[in-house]
Amino acid sequence: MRELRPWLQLILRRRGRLVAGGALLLATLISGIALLALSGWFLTETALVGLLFAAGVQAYINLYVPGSGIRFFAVSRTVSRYLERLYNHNTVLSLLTDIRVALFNRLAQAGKRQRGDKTGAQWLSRLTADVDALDTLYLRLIAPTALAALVTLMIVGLAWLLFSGTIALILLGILATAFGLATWGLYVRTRALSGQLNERQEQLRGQVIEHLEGFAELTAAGRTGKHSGRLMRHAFALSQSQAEVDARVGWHLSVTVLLVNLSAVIALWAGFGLFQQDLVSGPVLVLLPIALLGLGEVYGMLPEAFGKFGATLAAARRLNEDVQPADEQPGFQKRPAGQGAKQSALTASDLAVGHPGQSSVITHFSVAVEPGDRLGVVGVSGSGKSSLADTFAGLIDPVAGSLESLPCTYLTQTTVVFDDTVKANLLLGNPEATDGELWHVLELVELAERFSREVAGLDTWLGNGGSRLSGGEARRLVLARVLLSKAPLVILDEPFTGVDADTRGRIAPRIDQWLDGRAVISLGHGPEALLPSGHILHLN
Ligand SMILES: Nc1ncnc2c1ncn2[C@@H]1O[C@H](COP(=O)(O)OP(=O)(O)OP(=O)(O)O)[C@@H](O)[C@H]1O
Repeated sequence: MRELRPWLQLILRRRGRLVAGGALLLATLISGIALLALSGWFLTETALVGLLFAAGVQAYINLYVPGSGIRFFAVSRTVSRYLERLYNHNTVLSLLTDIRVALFNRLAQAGKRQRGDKTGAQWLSRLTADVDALDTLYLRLIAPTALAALVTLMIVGLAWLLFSGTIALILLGILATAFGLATWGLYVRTRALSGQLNERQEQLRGQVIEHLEGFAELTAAGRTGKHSGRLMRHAFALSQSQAEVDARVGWHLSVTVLLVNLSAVIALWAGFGLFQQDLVSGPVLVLLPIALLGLGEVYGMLPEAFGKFGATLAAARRLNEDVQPADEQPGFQKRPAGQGAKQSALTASDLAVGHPGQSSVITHFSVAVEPGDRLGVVGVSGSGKSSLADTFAGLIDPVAGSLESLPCTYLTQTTVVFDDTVKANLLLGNPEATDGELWHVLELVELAERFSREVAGLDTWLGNGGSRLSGGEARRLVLARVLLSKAPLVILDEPFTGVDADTRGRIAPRIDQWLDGRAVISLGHGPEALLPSGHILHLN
């Protein structure tokens, strides 16, 4: 259960709300049980009085007190149920906010390596299915379990008072067995299977996304049928596991309800014995069994939650492992603060660059880049340019050596355009930029005319991943985004991918002039792919 600790601590920050919500749940449950018990008592009382009347015996019955009690509990049950739903759902949404915010904060601090380790489908799963498993922890699991235990003790106490200690202990034994079967027993029987379900669902979701994204390639290769057949087999296996978990939940639910009903029958049977000895009255005799039947409502909620408890624990474990802040990662070393480089924009000495589990791509790399410098880094495909740029930008940590730099802006090799407007995409580079500045950088990369032709201008929507732009246009747009930043160091990895030679020849000198006074490191396959550079390093 250690995996739940950080999330429970988060949930417990809203202690007041949890207690108030629990009290409302208790009020609803007690109203329901009291309504049943009092109605049973009242019906029996009126039936007995009716029999006495029929036998010609004079009898007395107070219709008003129990009648108003029944009305009171009927109303209090409805009102408290309504308030409980309203309040507890609000609580769950607040908890969801807390969990998401905590998660996003941790994710934002996580290193690039950690984020890059997972596919989009896996992150989607973390942020949806795994978070959902945690946000209902209180309402589905903690509150009903605490409530079931509390109300069981109250009813057993009632049995002690109205009937006898022995009967109370027998009822406690049966109810404790039902409680154990619906909670711990079911958890133990489903934890492994249920723990794997989310993971397998996540895998299947990833495979379906991959299938859809690669549909054109699969069709061209004539592999669509085979590929979708494999997906269907995985989906079938998954639904079988789900059915197995559901079957176990079903069994435990039946036995639990059976035991609760058995306790009601035993209470009735024991009550008859006491009635015959004149130790309890007829109406009191039915009160306890009916209250026990009412307990079935809360016991019925437990198996569903405990059948999924294995999945909840697995979700918490995954979130704990995958979304650790970077400085909690084993082996992570904080990069020296930028202020260390007083004069130089970037200084690297004896740097080794690489990826986990692989030998270093670059070793013994030393360079000093001063403000205003233009450094070019060229190398063949796979020589480590992007790994070096990632290391310069602080996205991955050096394997060895030292690195100090001023704050930088970084154009990665991948062109990332968000499904948003031109303006929103550009403002990521500098949220304070004015419309005039946005048009200016668009002019630098020769996109101003393209968007001034659009009716919406800067508010033109760019589509999923910039699908409404050509490859070269998308590249120039992200270049414009980087140009808006005021950072003293600019790192450009393959700045002109997809841009034709003529356009590149016109925009490169303009960009060079725009970045005057700032240090620029550009990386590419050859000098023509770079910004005009004073000094070029070749990677082998
Ligand atoms: N995330 C990663 N995990 C493991 N290895 C990686 C990772 N990224 C790159 N590599 C490996 O590091 C080496 C250098 O890759 P890198 O992308 O830095 O080269 P590059 O010079 O930028 O290549 P290109 O010009 O083709 O973009 C390659 O052998 C690559 O397989």
